[in-house]
Amino acid sequence: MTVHSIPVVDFTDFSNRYEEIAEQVLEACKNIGFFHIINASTPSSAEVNRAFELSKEYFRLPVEEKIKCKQDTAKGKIEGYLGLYAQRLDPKIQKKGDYKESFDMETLTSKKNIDHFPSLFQENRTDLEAFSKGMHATALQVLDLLAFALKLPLNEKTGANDWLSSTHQYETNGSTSVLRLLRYPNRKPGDEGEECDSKKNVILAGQHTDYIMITLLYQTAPGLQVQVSDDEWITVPVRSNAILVNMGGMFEWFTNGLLKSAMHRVIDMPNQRDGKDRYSIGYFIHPEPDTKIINMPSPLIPSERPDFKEIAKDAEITTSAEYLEYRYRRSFLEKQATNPELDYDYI
Ligand SMILES: O=C(O)CCC(=O)C(=O)O
Ligand SMILES: [Fe+2]
Repeated sequence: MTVHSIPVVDFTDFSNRYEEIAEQVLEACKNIGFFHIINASTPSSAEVNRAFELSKEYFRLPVEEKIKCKQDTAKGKIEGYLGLYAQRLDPKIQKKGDYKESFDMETLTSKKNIDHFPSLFQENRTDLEAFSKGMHATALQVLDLLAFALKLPLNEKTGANDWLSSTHQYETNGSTSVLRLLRYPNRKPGDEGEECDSKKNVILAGQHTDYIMITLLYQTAPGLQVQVSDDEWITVPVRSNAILVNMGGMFEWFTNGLLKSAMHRVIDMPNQRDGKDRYSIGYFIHPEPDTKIINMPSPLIPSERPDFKEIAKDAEITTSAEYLEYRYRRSFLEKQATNPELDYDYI
Protein backbone atom coordinates (compact mmCIF):
# COMPACT_ATOMS: atom_id res chain seq x y z
CA MET A 1 0.00 0.00 0.00
CA THR A 2 1.40 3.42 -0.94
CA VAL A 3 0.80 6.00 1.77
CA HIS A 4 0.74 9.64 0.69
CA SER A 5 0.90 11.40 4.02
CA ILE A 6 2.68 10.96 7.31
CA PRO A 7 0.31 9.30 9.81
CA VAL A 8 -0.32 11.12 13.09
CA VAL A 9 -0.60 9.15 16.31
CA ASP A 10 -2.13 10.90 19.31
CA PHE A 11 -0.67 9.82 22.68
CA THR A 12 -3.45 11.53 24.68
CA ASP A 13 -4.88 9.32 27.44
CA PHE A 14 -1.98 6.96 26.80
CA SER A 15 -2.63 4.10 29.22
CA ASN A 16 -6.38 3.87 28.58
CA ARG A 17 -5.89 3.87 24.82
CA TYR A 18 -2.76 1.66 24.81
CA GLU A 19 -4.05 -1.05 22.49
CA GLU A 20 -5.43 1.40 19.95
CA ILE A 21 -2.23 3.47 19.96
CA ALA A 22 -0.10 0.33 19.59
CA GLU A 23 -2.13 -0.74 16.53
CA GLN A 24 -1.76 2.70 14.94
CA VAL A 25 2.00 2.70 15.53
CA LEU A 26 2.36 -0.79 14.05
CA GLU A 27 0.29 0.15 10.97
CA ALA A 28 2.40 3.25 10.35
CA CYS A 29 5.63 1.27 10.77
CA LYS A 30 4.46 -1.45 8.39
CA ASN A 31 3.26 0.92 5.68
CA ILE A 32 5.56 3.92 5.50
CA GLY A 33 7.95 3.63 8.44
CA PHE A 34 7.34 7.24 9.52
CA PHE A 35 4.76 8.83 11.83
CA HIS A 36 4.21 11.93 13.94
CA ILE A 37 3.44 11.65 17.64
CA ILE A 38 1.29 14.41 19.09
CA ASN A 39 0.73 14.91 22.81
CA ALA A 40 3.74 12.84 23.88
CA SER A 41 4.44 13.47 27.55
CA THR A 42 8.16 14.14 27.03
CA PRO A 43 10.19 16.18 26.19
CA SER A 44 8.32 19.33 27.27
CA SER A 45 8.04 22.18 24.77
CA ALA A 46 10.36 24.23 27.01
CA GLU A 47 12.98 21.46 26.77
CA VAL A 48 12.62 21.32 22.99
CA ASN A 49 12.89 25.12 22.66
CA ARG A 50 15.98 25.11 24.87
CA ALA A 51 17.62 22.39 22.76
CA PHE A 52 17.05 24.47 19.60
CA GLU A 53 18.36 27.60 21.36
CA LEU A 54 21.55 25.77 22.30
CA SER A 55 21.88 24.36 18.81
CA LYS A 56 21.54 27.82 17.22
CA GLU A 57 24.01 29.30 19.68
CA TYR A 58 26.48 26.53 18.97
CA PHE A 59 26.32 26.82 15.19
CA ARG A 60 26.82 30.62 15.46
CA LEU A 61 30.31 29.98 16.87
CA PRO A 62 33.21 30.57 14.46
CA VAL A 63 34.25 27.49 12.48
CA GLU A 64 37.68 27.56 14.19
CA GLU A 65 35.90 27.04 17.51
CA LYS A 66 33.64 24.29 16.19
CA ILE A 67 36.41 22.25 14.60
CA LYS A 68 38.22 22.05 17.94
CA CYS A 69 35.83 19.18 18.63
CA LYS A 70 35.74 17.75 15.12
CA GLN A 71 34.37 14.26 14.60
CA ASP A 72 37.29 11.98 13.82
CA THR A 73 35.47 9.58 11.53
CA ALA A 74 38.76 8.04 10.36
CA LYS A 75 39.19 6.69 13.90
CA GLY A 76 35.61 5.43 13.97
CA LYS A 77 34.53 8.25 16.30
CA ILE A 78 30.87 9.12 16.13
CA GLU A 79 30.90 12.24 18.29
CA GLY A 80 31.65 15.85 17.53
CA TYR A 81 31.36 18.44 14.78
CA LEU A 82 31.05 17.84 11.04
CA GLY A 83 31.15 20.85 8.72
CA LEU A 84 29.59 21.56 5.34
CA TYR A 85 30.14 18.71 2.85
CA ALA A 86 31.81 16.50 5.50
CA GLN A 87 29.15 13.84 5.03
CA ARG A 88 27.98 12.55 1.71
CA LEU A 89 24.98 10.37 2.41
CA ASP A 90 24.34 9.45 -1.21
CA PRO A 91 27.62 8.96 -3.08
CA LYS A 92 25.74 7.87 -6.21
CA ILE A 93 24.23 11.35 -6.80
CA GLN A 94 26.32 13.71 -4.69
CA LYS A 95 29.78 14.81 -5.74
CA LYS A 96 30.63 17.21 -2.93
CA GLY A 97 28.39 16.18 -0.06
CA ASP A 98 25.64 17.32 2.28
CA TYR A 99 25.05 21.06 2.67
CA LYS A 100 24.73 20.92 6.44
CA GLU A 101 26.68 21.13 9.69
CA SER A 102 26.13 18.81 12.62
CA PHE A 103 27.21 18.00 16.15
CA ASP A 104 26.72 14.46 17.45
CA MET A 105 26.90 13.31 21.06
CA GLU A 106 26.50 9.85 22.55
CA THR A 107 24.15 9.20 25.48
CA LEU A 108 24.78 11.69 28.28
CA THR A 109 24.81 9.06 31.04
CA SER A 110 25.95 9.89 34.57
CA LYS A 111 29.40 8.47 33.73
CA LYS A 112 29.77 10.35 30.46
CA ASN A 113 32.70 12.74 30.39
CA ILE A 114 32.20 15.78 28.15
CA ASP A 115 35.31 17.78 29.10
CA HIS A 116 36.32 17.77 25.41
CA PHE A 117 32.97 19.24 24.27
CA PRO A 118 32.49 22.95 23.54
CA SER A 119 32.07 24.91 26.78
CA LEU A 120 28.51 25.86 25.71
CA PHE A 121 27.51 22.19 25.99
CA GLN A 122 29.45 21.64 29.22
CA GLU A 123 27.78 24.64 30.84
CA ASN A 124 24.32 23.57 29.68
CA ARG A 125 24.67 19.84 30.19
CA THR A 126 21.58 19.74 32.41
CA ASP A 127 19.38 21.11 29.62
CA LEU A 128 20.85 18.73 27.04
CA GLU A 129 20.32 15.83 29.41
CA ALA A 130 16.72 16.81 30.17
CA PHE A 131 15.95 16.98 26.44
CA SER A 132 17.75 13.68 25.70
CA LYS A 133 16.04 11.85 28.55
CA GLY A 134 12.69 13.16 27.35
CA MET A 135 13.38 11.91 23.83
CA HIS A 136 14.64 8.61 25.19
CA ALA A 137 11.55 8.05 27.33
CA THR A 138 9.26 8.55 24.34
CA ALA A 139 11.46 6.28 22.20
CA LEU A 140 11.08 3.55 24.85
CA GLN A 141 7.31 4.03 24.83
CA VAL A 142 7.35 3.46 21.07
CA LEU A 143 9.42 0.28 21.56
CA ASP A 144 6.98 -0.97 24.20
CA LEU A 145 4.00 -0.22 21.95
CA LEU A 146 5.67 -2.17 19.16
CA ALA A 147 6.57 -5.06 21.49
CA PHE A 148 2.90 -5.16 22.46
CA ALA A 149 1.58 -4.95 18.89
CA LEU A 150 4.11 -7.57 17.72
CA LYS A 151 2.96 -9.83 20.58
CA LEU A 152 6.49 -10.28 21.87
CA PRO A 153 6.69 -12.27 25.13
CA LEU A 154 6.41 -10.46 28.46
CA ASN A 155 9.41 -10.29 30.76
CA GLU A 156 9.49 -13.61 32.69
CA LYS A 157 10.67 -12.02 35.93
CA THR A 158 8.67 -8.81 36.05
CA GLY A 159 5.78 -9.43 33.68
CA ALA A 160 6.64 -6.15 31.92
CA ASN A 161 6.14 -5.66 28.22
CA ASP A 162 9.80 -4.73 27.72
CA TRP A 163 11.16 -7.29 25.24
CA LEU A 164 12.61 -4.46 23.17
CA SER A 165 13.05 -1.61 25.63
CA SER A 166 14.95 -3.59 28.30
CA THR A 167 18.07 -3.49 26.09
CA HIS A 168 17.72 0.20 25.25
CA GLN A 169 17.93 1.74 28.72
CA TYR A 170 19.40 5.24 29.09
CA GLU A 171 22.02 4.31 31.68
CA THR A 172 24.04 1.43 30.23
CA ASN A 173 27.68 0.58 29.68
CA GLY A 174 27.44 0.65 25.90
CA SER A 175 25.95 3.69 24.22
CA THR A 176 22.44 3.21 22.96
CA SER A 177 21.74 6.61 21.48
CA VAL A 178 23.12 9.58 19.61
CA LEU A 179 21.77 13.12 19.85
CA ARG A 180 22.43 15.02 16.61
CA LEU A 181 22.06 18.78 16.20
CA LEU A 182 21.79 19.84 12.56
CA ARG A 183 21.89 23.15 10.70
CA TYR A 184 21.17 23.58 6.99
CA PRO A 185 22.38 27.10 6.16
CA ASN A 186 20.14 29.45 4.24
CA ARG A 187 21.18 29.64 0.60
CA LYS A 188 19.91 31.41 -2.46
CA PRO A 189 18.85 29.38 -5.49
CA GLY A 190 21.84 29.09 -7.81
CA ASP A 191 24.43 29.54 -5.04
CA GLU A 192 27.77 27.89 -5.60
CA GLY A 193 28.07 24.21 -4.79
CA GLU A 194 24.45 23.37 -5.52
CA GLU A 195 23.86 19.68 -6.17
CA CYS A 196 20.64 18.58 -7.87
CA ASP A 197 18.89 15.34 -8.61
CA SER A 198 17.48 14.60 -12.08
CA LYS A 199 14.36 16.63 -11.22
CA LYS A 200 16.38 19.73 -10.27
CA ASN A 201 15.76 19.41 -6.54
CA VAL A 202 18.70 20.86 -4.63
CA ILE A 203 19.94 18.12 -2.32
CA LEU A 204 20.99 19.22 1.17
CA ALA A 205 21.28 15.71 2.66
CA GLY A 206 21.50 12.75 0.31
CA GLN A 207 18.97 9.97 0.30
CA HIS A 208 19.57 7.25 2.88
CA THR A 209 17.95 4.99 5.42
CA ASP A 210 19.00 5.30 9.06
CA TYR A 211 21.10 2.49 10.49
CA ILE A 212 19.68 2.19 13.98
CA MET A 213 16.36 0.98 15.48
CA ILE A 214 14.38 4.21 15.63
CA THR A 215 14.96 7.92 15.10
CA LEU A 216 13.02 10.76 16.73
CA LEU A 217 13.26 14.17 15.11
CA TYR A 218 12.19 17.80 15.36
CA GLN A 219 12.54 20.22 12.44
CA THR A 220 12.05 24.00 12.13
CA ALA A 221 11.28 24.20 8.39
CA PRO A 222 10.21 21.85 5.58
CA GLY A 223 12.83 20.04 3.56
CA LEU A 224 12.71 16.45 4.78
CA GLN A 225 11.19 14.08 2.24
CA VAL A 226 10.27 10.41 2.39
CA GLN A 227 10.30 8.12 -0.62
CA VAL A 228 6.93 6.40 -1.07
CA SER A 229 7.49 4.77 -4.47
CA ASP A 230 10.26 4.55 -7.07
CA ASP A 231 10.02 8.16 -8.21
CA GLU A 232 7.70 9.66 -5.63
CA TRP A 233 8.73 11.64 -2.56
CA ILE A 234 6.46 13.28 -0.01
CA THR A 235 7.45 16.24 2.14
CA VAL A 236 7.17 15.78 5.89
CA PRO A 237 5.10 18.70 7.21
CA VAL A 238 6.44 20.71 10.11
CA ARG A 239 4.05 20.19 13.01
CA SER A 240 4.78 22.25 16.07
CA ASN A 241 5.04 20.12 19.20
CA ALA A 242 4.96 16.87 17.23
CA ILE A 243 7.79 14.35 17.29
CA LEU A 244 8.58 12.64 14.03
CA VAL A 245 9.50 8.97 14.38
CA ASN A 246 11.05 6.74 11.75
CA MET A 247 12.24 3.15 11.69
CA GLY A 248 15.92 2.51 11.09
CA GLY A 249 17.35 -0.28 8.96
CA MET A 250 18.20 -2.36 12.02
CA PHE A 251 14.52 -2.68 12.89
CA GLU A 252 13.63 -3.62 9.33
CA TRP A 253 16.37 -6.25 9.24
CA PHE A 254 15.44 -7.87 12.57
CA THR A 255 11.73 -7.94 11.69
CA ASN A 256 12.44 -9.48 8.27
CA GLY A 257 11.02 -6.45 6.51
CA LEU A 258 7.74 -6.26 8.48
CA LEU A 259 8.61 -2.75 9.69
CA LYS A 260 9.72 -0.39 6.92
CA SER A 261 12.84 1.70 7.05
CA ALA A 262 12.03 4.34 4.45
CA MET A 263 14.50 6.13 2.24
CA HIS A 264 14.56 9.84 3.10
CA ARG A 265 16.53 12.96 2.19
CA VAL A 266 16.58 16.70 2.75
CA ILE A 267 16.06 19.07 -0.17
CA ASP A 268 16.14 22.84 -0.25
CA MET A 269 12.73 24.53 -0.12
CA PRO A 270 13.78 28.19 -0.18
CA ASN A 271 10.18 29.47 -0.41
CA GLN A 272 9.30 27.77 2.84
CA ARG A 273 11.98 28.91 5.20
CA ASP A 274 11.65 32.71 5.11
CA GLY A 275 15.29 33.27 4.25
CA LYS A 276 16.27 31.47 7.47
CA ASP A 277 18.52 28.51 8.16
CA ARG A 278 16.80 25.18 8.68
CA TYR A 279 17.50 23.36 11.95
CA SER A 280 16.64 19.84 13.00
CA ILE A 281 17.47 17.68 15.99
CA GLY A 282 17.58 13.92 15.68
CA TYR A 283 17.74 11.31 18.43
CA PHE A 284 18.92 7.90 17.22
CA ILE A 285 18.47 4.82 19.41
CA HIS A 286 19.69 1.24 19.16
CA PRO A 287 20.12 -1.67 21.60
CA GLU A 288 23.23 -2.39 23.64
CA PRO A 289 25.93 -3.63 21.24
CA ASP A 290 25.89 -7.37 22.00
CA THR A 291 22.13 -7.75 22.15
CA LYS A 292 20.98 -10.71 20.07
CA ILE A 293 17.90 -9.52 18.23
CA ILE A 294 17.68 -12.17 15.57
CA ASN A 295 14.59 -14.40 15.51
CA MET A 296 12.27 -12.13 17.45
CA PRO A 297 9.58 -14.38 18.94
CA SER A 298 6.66 -12.61 17.28
CA PRO A 299 3.93 -14.47 15.38
CA LEU A 300 3.63 -11.46 13.05
CA ILE A 301 7.21 -11.43 11.78
CA PRO A 302 7.63 -13.33 8.49
CA SER A 303 10.02 -16.27 8.75
CA GLU A 304 11.55 -15.53 5.32
CA ARG A 305 13.81 -12.53 4.97
CA PRO A 306 13.15 -10.49 1.82
CA ASP A 307 15.96 -8.98 -0.28
CA PHE A 308 17.36 -5.77 1.14
CA LYS A 309 19.34 -3.31 -0.94
CA GLU A 310 21.70 -2.48 1.90
CA ILE A 311 22.46 -5.98 3.18
CA ALA A 312 23.31 -9.24 1.44
CA LYS A 313 20.60 -11.82 2.07
CA ASP A 314 22.97 -14.36 3.61
CA ALA A 315 24.83 -11.85 5.83
CA GLU A 316 25.51 -13.28 9.30
CA ILE A 317 24.11 -10.49 11.43
CA THR A 318 22.64 -11.37 14.80
CA THR A 319 23.48 -8.41 17.05
CA SER A 320 23.11 -4.67 17.06
CA ALA A 321 26.90 -4.17 16.85
CA GLU A 322 27.22 -6.52 13.86
CA TYR A 323 24.47 -4.70 12.02
CA LEU A 324 26.05 -1.28 12.58
CA GLU A 325 29.48 -2.57 11.63
CA TYR A 326 28.13 -4.02 8.38
CA ARG A 327 26.44 -0.77 7.39
CA TYR A 328 29.50 1.37 8.24
CA ARG A 329 31.76 -0.85 6.23
CA ARG A 330 29.45 -0.84 3.27
CA SER A 331 28.99 2.94 3.33
CA PHE A 332 32.77 3.28 3.59
CA LEU A 333 33.35 1.06 0.54
CA GLU A 334 30.75 2.91 -1.51
CA LYS A 335 32.33 6.21 -0.66
CA GLN A 336 35.85 4.99 -1.33
CA ALA A 337 34.73 3.79 -4.74
CA THR A 338 33.78 7.35 -5.73
CA ASN A 339 36.16 9.41 -3.59
CA PRO A 340 39.05 7.78 -1.70
CA GLU A 341 39.32 10.78 0.68
CA LEU A 342 35.99 10.12 2.38
CA ASP A 343 35.25 8.20 5.55
CA TYR A 344 32.14 6.33 6.52
CA ASP A 345 29.12 7.86 8.17
CA TYR A 346 27.12 6.99 11.21
CA ILE A 347 23.42 7.55 10.62
O1 LIG B 1 17.45 17.00 9.03
C1 LIG B 1 16.54 16.20 8.83
O2 LIG B 1 15.37 16.56 8.75
C2 LIG B 1 16.82 14.73 8.64
C3 LIG B 1 18.19 14.30 9.09
C4 LIG B 1 18.44 12.84 8.84
O3 LIG B 1 17.74 12.17 8.13
C5 LIG B 1 19.59 12.17 9.52
O4 LIG B 1 20.43 12.86 10.12
O5 LIG B 1 19.66 10.93 9.46
FE1 LIG C 1 18.11 10.04 8.43
